[in-house]
Amino acid sequence: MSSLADIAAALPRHDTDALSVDAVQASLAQLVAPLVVTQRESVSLRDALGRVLAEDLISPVSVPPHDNSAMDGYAFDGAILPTDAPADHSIKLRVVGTALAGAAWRGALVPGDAVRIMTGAMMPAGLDTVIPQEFCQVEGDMVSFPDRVLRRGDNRRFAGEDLMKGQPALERGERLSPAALGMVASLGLPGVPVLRKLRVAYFSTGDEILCIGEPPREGAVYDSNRYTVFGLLTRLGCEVIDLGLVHDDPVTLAATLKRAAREADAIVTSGGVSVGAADHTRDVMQQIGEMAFWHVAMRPGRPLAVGLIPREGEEHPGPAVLFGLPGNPVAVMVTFLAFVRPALLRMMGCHDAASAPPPLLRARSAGPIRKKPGRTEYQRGFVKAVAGSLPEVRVAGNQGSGVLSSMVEANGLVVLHHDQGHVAAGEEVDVMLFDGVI
Ligand SMILES: Nc1nc2c(c(=O)[nH]1)N[C@H]1C(S)=C(S)[C@@H](COP(=O)(O)OP(=O)(O)OC[C@H]3O[C@@H](n4cnc5c(N)ncnc54)[C@H](O)[C@@H]3O)O[C@H]1N2
Ligand code: MOO
Repeated sequence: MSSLADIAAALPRHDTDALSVDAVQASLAQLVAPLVVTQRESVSLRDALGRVLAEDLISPVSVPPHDNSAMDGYAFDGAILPTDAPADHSIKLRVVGTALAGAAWRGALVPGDAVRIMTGAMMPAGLDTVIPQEFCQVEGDMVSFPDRVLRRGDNRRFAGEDLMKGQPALERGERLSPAALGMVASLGLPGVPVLRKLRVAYFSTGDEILCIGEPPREGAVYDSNRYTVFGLLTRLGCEVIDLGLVHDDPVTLAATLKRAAREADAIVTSGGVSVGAADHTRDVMQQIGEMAFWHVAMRPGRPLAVGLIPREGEEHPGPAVLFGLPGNPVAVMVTFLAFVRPALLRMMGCHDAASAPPPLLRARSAGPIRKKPGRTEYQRGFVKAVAGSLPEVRVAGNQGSGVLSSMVEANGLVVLHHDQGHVAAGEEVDVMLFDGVI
């Protein structure tokens, strides 16, 4: 006798009318264009985190500005070291001075001299090698060390080895990370030119949705999506415009979408994109704008609808992009990660590498996972490191697309690709880690 799962698996695939995730990602890259490349401002470094660089940054100086020591030790002329196999001899040099970081040491040197040197101190002229002090024996003004522990040029950092004066340090379209802020600071620059923030309006829809502060009501749930979307957009560095909650009424919905298109470059809504009697988002999108696509072969997130809403006013070069996300809270997050995030990064002016979907890691699945070929499935999971092996991922218990608790618990999504079938315990899978992404 067949199990219920077997009967369900034998049913005709209901996703034949849906686009694949890959197709949607490709068509979104066509649909959205960098909107704000000509609108720039200058911001101080502390305000530049997460902003998008408006032009290539050329190094006005070399970093480091001078050859310097990578270790505390003794600088000497490495020409005295054996060029082929070290003979395990002891090298003995006279210490004739001390080079501290922050000032040049300019004493006179003769062959056989060494200079005590600190990390970051300029290399004295004519010296090219540093022996770390832990290898040395010091007696009076003499230092000795075995010749086998280093080669000529060791522990010397070259001027410009990080950044060379006149060379591009950062590319236009770079989203400024903490490392990039440090790099700009290392050039002595107090600020950077960045593109203006992308403005994104968002609202929730649904008569059953309650705003925080309203008393509980039978059949109603509190609006969680607006807070998740706020968090996702804010992390991305967008200027967010909260348009609240819109009830299931096409007239109010149309008015709110028009207002959103006047005020923002992109619009993110949740709910009302499925086939229910009160699902108006797609109809209204088609009335006042155009729908690019609806239905993606994915789970969760299948009813995602994307379209364009015309914008009034001369300052607006094109229509606003409307991302009509499904109402289920996890479907909101998954569709945001898979499609909205890369599209918004592109609109923000990020270069291709910075607007690509998050990279996938390989991990070993701790248990079996059921998966239907013909759609991409995203399962919440917890990835942990395993010594000497691939990381392991364990999928979270309740994968319902309304269940946020397992999303909170998860540190990544297992991505089960379009053509993939069931996964056996121990099999390798792709995982998208949340760290730094959401
Ligand atoms: N007959 C079918 N029914 C459904 C289908 C289908 O293909 N055929 N698709 C299902 C899938 S998949 C999803 S996802 C949902 C999406 O529907 P909607 O986008 O129309 O969303 P709603 O019906 O408005 O809400 C769905 C669900 O999410 C809750 N919700 C909505 N907004 C919020 C919010 N702001 N905060 C918290 N929770 C929210 C809502 O109460 C519903 O429970 O449709 C399936 N149905
Ligand atoms: O796939 Mo729907 O997107 O949440 O269940």
